[in-house]
Amino acid sequence: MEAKGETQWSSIIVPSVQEMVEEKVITTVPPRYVQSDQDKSGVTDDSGLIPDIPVIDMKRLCSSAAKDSDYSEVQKLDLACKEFGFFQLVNHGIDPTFLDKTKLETHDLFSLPMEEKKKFWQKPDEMEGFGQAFVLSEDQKLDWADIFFFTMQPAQLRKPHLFPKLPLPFRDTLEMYSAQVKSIAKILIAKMGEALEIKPEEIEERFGDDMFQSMRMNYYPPCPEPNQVIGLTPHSDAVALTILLQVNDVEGLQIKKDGKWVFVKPLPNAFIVNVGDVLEIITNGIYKSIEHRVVVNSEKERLSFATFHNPGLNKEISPAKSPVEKRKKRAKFKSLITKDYLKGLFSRELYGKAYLDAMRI
Ligand SMILES: O=C(O)CCC(=O)C(=O)O
Ligand SMILES: [Fe+2]
Repeated sequence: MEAKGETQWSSIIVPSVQEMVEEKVITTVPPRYVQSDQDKSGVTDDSGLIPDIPVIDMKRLCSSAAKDSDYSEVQKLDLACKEFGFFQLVNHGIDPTFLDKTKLETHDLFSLPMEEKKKFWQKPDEMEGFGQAFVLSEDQKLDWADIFFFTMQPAQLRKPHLFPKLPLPFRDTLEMYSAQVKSIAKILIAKMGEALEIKPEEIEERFGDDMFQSMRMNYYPPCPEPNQVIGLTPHSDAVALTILLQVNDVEGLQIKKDGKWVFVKPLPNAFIVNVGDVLEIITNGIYKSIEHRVVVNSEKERLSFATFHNPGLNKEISPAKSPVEKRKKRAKFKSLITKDYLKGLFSRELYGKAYLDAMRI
């Protein structure tokens, strides 16, 4: 059993945006949410200006190898991680009916009456539950969203008042979803390792059974002045690998590609997968995490569900030996134990790739 307090991160408690919007008709955005300094425009990847976001076929990936002579799915994955840090995953094997159930029940969670949701609200000095993350001061600008964030794996790190108290059948759904997504993450990371000739032991050492998995459900209410706010601040994910499910079909996610904000158009039943800062560190910068953000609209709510994967809390986050030694390169990033890395992460505001930059040597 891990020592208590290893996941005791915190974020200042803020009002629920969903409640604010549902309680009364608001026509202007309260000052704390005004972030009009950022350009909210975005292009679509079929605009011709930007190459299409890569699509990886999981079935093909599992039966292909890095050394295949033709352009194999592993090589395609490798290129996607080097050039985009971001791809859509199809044929991943999760039953679409089960995915629909997961989406529906995620929506139901945010539709619970406020008295019910309060039981799952963040408490002082904690970050898990409903609320916001990365809020460190009372005058900090806030995102136009509510989140539900919690630790899922290893199971002994779950907060007793959160996951175990969620309504059934959602709890069972999440348990199954967690296991399936974790096994996809493991396969993807193993295939990335194969492409980069990282020894399988080095991958297994970091992403073994103690792999740390957390979940973040995002609810972005409609906003009367969408250009004044941001749904989710530009950031890269400070984890190894994120598997993202778009819960409803409302557009809003944008990635930064060649200096432009590009809308992601999810394929039906696909996952959106992105390389996080921790994989950028482990690959010594060969794979890149990508900045992304969420814009909101005035018409319709938007929901998404991100599952984050990281090495075990007591494992080291550091450049793997193979990419450093084989390529005769120096390590470009510091080494840090995962729990210390996460403690550092949650003690700062979210700001682009600033935390990864702080890890550079
Ligand atoms: O809402 C989305 O599509 C993106 C969510 C996201 O980037 C995150 O939770 O880190
Ligand atoms: Fe993200």
